[in-house]
Amino acid sequence: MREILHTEDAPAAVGAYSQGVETDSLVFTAGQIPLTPEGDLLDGASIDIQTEQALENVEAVLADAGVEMSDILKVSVYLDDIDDFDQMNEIYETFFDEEAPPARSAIAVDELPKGVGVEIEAIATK
Ligand SMILES: C=C(N)C(=O)O
Repeated sequence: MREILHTEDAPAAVGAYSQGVETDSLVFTAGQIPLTPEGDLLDGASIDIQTEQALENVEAVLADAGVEMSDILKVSVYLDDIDDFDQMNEIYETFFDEEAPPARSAIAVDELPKGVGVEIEAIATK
């Protein structure tokens, strides 16, 4: 089984990809950027705001598959500037159980789509 996720509670794709895809046992979100469900790009906002919006988008896509942030196995965080790492973490940790957060990679990249500061994707179990 491979089903495409689509929700109005997360922003539409900005390219040729689905917001998320689910299988019988797993949910994959697309990389979520700080774009509101209404289509407002928060590229000029602080990394706190950008991280919060990206994670809210991840949460909304997961909800479309009936799963929650606590079901996430692995997160990948892409930062435009590694100096934003600590600030991103401060917001990031508020979305997860302090004792059992998911596995994660955090990587600085040269550039992100639409000039944003952070992109976040997740894999969750059902
Ligand atoms: C924003 C994305 N996830 C993309 O362009 O693939």
